[in-house]
Amino acid sequence: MDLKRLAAERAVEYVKDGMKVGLGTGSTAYWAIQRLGERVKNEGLQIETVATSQASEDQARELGIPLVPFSEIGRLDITIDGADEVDGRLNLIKGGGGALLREKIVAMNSRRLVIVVDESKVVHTLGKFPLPVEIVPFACEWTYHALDQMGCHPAWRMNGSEKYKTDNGNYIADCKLGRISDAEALNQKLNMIPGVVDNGLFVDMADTIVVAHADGTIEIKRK
Ligand SMILES: O=C(CO)[C@H](O)[C@H](O)COP(=O)(O)O
Repeated sequence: MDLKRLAAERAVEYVKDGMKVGLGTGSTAYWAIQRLGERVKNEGLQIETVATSQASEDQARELGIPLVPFSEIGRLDITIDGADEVDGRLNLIKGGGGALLREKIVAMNSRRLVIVVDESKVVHTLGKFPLPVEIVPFACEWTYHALDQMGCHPAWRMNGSEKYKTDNGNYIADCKLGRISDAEALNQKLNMIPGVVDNGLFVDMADTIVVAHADGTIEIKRK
């Protein structure tokens, strides 16, 4: 079985009747949303949800999963999302799918953040995966230059010949850092740059990591 699917379906077991649920983004979160859709349809699972991207919102709507406006839902019980890297302290790099800002906002407003990954995402030290930094279009070259000056080795994420645009209308610079020795310090430093909206470091945010291993076993890591 697809390891992403295995991890995602296991995490959906944490969702109970009456919960308010944040829907993640990406090819692993996709399977969590699919499974939630099945449970809503087959078990009559009663949930209210918000999505972290237009793609996940469209998927949920198609499956008949109840979506509620952010202004009405209040604090979430649980969010299930993927990640690009997870370290031993459960810190994350996210944003490979470009939804880092919405994902961070939704995660911050969830009692519990459950991350679903296959074992290839588990690392000793974050940073091999290029760190996405979301940047407002205004004077974006200056913001990019500031990242370059910091030694972040940025590269614009592209969509063909155009800069990739997030659901928020912003750009992403993927930073090839190699090794992030202090994720918390870097997170703060990056977000201090005017023009940076946020970055893909999720420090001390995940409560549970569901890891699917190649032999089909599931490992649950908790804070
Ligand atoms: O952060 C994300 C999207 O912004 C994704 O959760 C992350 O990129 C993992 O993606 P996938 O499950 O497709 O490997």
